[in-house]
Amino acid sequence: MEQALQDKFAPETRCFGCGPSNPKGLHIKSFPEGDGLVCRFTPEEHHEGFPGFLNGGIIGTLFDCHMNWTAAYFLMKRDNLPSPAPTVTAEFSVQLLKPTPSRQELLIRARVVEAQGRRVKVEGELVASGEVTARASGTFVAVKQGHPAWGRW
Ligand SMILES: CCCCC/C=C\C/C=C\C/C=C\C/C=C\CCCC(=O)SCCNC(=O)CCNC(=O)[C@H](O)C(C)(C)COP(=O)(O)OP(=O)(O)OC[C@H]1O[C@@H](n2cnc3c(N)ncnc32)[C@H](O)[C@@H]1OP(=O)(O)O
Repeated sequence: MEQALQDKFAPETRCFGCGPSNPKGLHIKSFPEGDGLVCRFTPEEHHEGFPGFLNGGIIGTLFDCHMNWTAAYFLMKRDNLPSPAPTVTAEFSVQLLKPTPSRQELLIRARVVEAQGRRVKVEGELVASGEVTARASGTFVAVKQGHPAWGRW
């Protein structure tokens, strides 16, 4: 299988949600598919909010990182960059529609819905056994040189 974007472009990073090098992180893996990115994630018991169901903050982190990579990868393609653009989360919101089962593989899909300059809007959905249990949208901004995040991935 093709390498995940995180492993290919940012193997040393320590972001809690997506950094391959964080021993206590979630290690999400994002792959281009169709008009966006997909991520498959199987939670562990310590990610639960109540028995058998996923904690809402963990759901937020899954969306945050996966949508961020969706924006970064979009800008890489659009602007012909050698690697994904260094984007940070400016804002995001999550709708928790139904309890999300935690003892199975989950699918997170995300795609860009609007982009202008350094600012990219992304929407995402979380699917468990074919059912959408949460939706999210967010704005991600590519930072400029001098920003504390610049070069820190
Ligand atoms: C350097 C080489 C790196 C190589 C990288 C290689 C590989 C790595 C690849 C990719 C990495 C990808 C993903 C990484 C994954 C996860 C990272 C973890 C995610 C996080 O955990 S990250 C931490 C939490 N995150 C923050 O810590 C952000 C704090 N914040 C700020 O750092 C600033 O606030 C910032 C930068 C957001 C904006 O500041 P700024 O000065 O750059 O930009 P400015 O204000 O000019 O806005 C420009 C346009 O964004 C719009 N805009 C601004 N803010 C908005 C908001 N809040 N809501 C809606 N729209 C907003 C404006 O309205 C304008 O839009 P318009 O141009 O259309 O008017």
